[in-house]
Amino acid sequence: MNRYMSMAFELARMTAGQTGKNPAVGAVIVKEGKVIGMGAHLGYGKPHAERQAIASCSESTEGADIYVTLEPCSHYGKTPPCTEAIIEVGISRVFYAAKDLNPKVSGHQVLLDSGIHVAHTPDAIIDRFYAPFFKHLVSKRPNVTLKCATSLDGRLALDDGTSSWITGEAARSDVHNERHQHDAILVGGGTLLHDDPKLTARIEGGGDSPVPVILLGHGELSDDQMILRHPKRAIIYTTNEANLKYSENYDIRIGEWPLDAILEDLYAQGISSLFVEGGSTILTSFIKQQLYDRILIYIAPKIFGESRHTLYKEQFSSMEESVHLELIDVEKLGSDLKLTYGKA
Ligand SMILES: NC(=O)C1=CN([C@@H]2O[C@H](COP(=O)(O)OP(=O)(O)OC[C@H]3O[C@@H](n4cnc5c(N)ncnc54)[C@H](OP(=O)(O)O)[C@@H]3O)[C@@H](O)[C@H]2O)C=CC1
Ligand SMILES: Nc1c(N[C@@H]2O[C@H](COP(=O)(O)O)[C@@H](O)[C@H]2O)[nH]c(=O)[nH]c1=O
Ligand SMILES: [Zn+2]
Repeated sequence: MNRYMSMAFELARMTAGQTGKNPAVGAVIVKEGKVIGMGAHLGYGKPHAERQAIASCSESTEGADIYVTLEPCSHYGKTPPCTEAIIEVGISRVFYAAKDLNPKVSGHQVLLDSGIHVAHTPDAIIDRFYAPFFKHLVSKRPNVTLKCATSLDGRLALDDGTSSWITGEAARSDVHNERHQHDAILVGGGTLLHDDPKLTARIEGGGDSPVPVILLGHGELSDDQMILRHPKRAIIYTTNEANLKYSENYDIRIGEWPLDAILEDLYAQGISSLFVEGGSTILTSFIKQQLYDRILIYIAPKIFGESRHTLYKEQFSSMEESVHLELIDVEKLGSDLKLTYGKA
């Protein structure tokens, strides 16, 4: 990898996890062999890496080169297009590593059309870094993260359903950061009726709450549930027609919906990442049907003893049949552990 691209990638790596639903991107501006500016996308809704790098420049960018880890955007989203900024400040060459697989307008083409030299310089490590971000384009369903908080003996609640709180503050604030990074959050009817969760992303400086999705089954909605106050309109899959009286408040989907059809339906509504927060009946369904990409387990140093609330409620008759995962990361959050798994 070119050393300027390597520097841009370091900026992207250092900001991974803080950009919400956006990809982490780094950019470096070079003129006559000297780095004159650098920048990264520091948070959801904030300026993109290219604009940060341009703003940081110590001298004129006329005739400079820019190295960016991802193809510059050329559409109006939460911020104006980076291609416009690059053209305006007279940068003459653009090198980018990963292709934007879902561009509304090709940034590469827009830059070329304005007479700028553009080079796509792919790199396997950078492609791997962005792979989860683009995975849904191939699978045609949202990227699914299953999450649960458990005791040391793997229980999601006491047998009577009590589960607040299992994990400590640091782990719970990490969960809010994860929620902020997903388009939608899903829980089952058991959880809605027992916990009455808020399902918002409560992080310092705001947080973009994911769309709540409830697999309600036969359960009934009521006027006093917290999701009624959620900033986004919830989507409710239910077999109970009595819930239609809440059609003004929620998108109510009546009928028997298999999980894969639900994922397809959510994807069609523009949801490309889904955070599944339980309970154990729901998590069991997702695991059994292999409809997940990542599993996050937050383990608290508590022992709950006998309880039916486990991560997976069914039995296996052999070791081979059991679910095998790959451990991707281990993190200590206060007195709790965060374990990140992928499929083996
Ligand atoms: N520690 C943790 O991380 C968490 C703990 N919890 C705890 O878990 C408990 C609730 O869990 P649980 O009782 O298992 O309920 P769930 O929240 O898992 O909801 C299960 C219900 O969802 C409905 N449902 C609809 N579609 C599906 C589907 N495809 N697969 C499975 N269920 C579907 C069913 O309703 P029907 O039977 O009517 O058809 C089912 O009974 C609470 O005590 C809560 O506190 C909850 C979340 C996280
Ligand atoms: N008890 C428990 C969790 N429980 C999850 O959080 C939901 C409550 O969300 P909210 O109302 O938005 O705060 C609850 O319904 C369940 O899905 N999560 C954790 O990280 N640690 C915990 O100890
Ligand atoms: Zn941009």
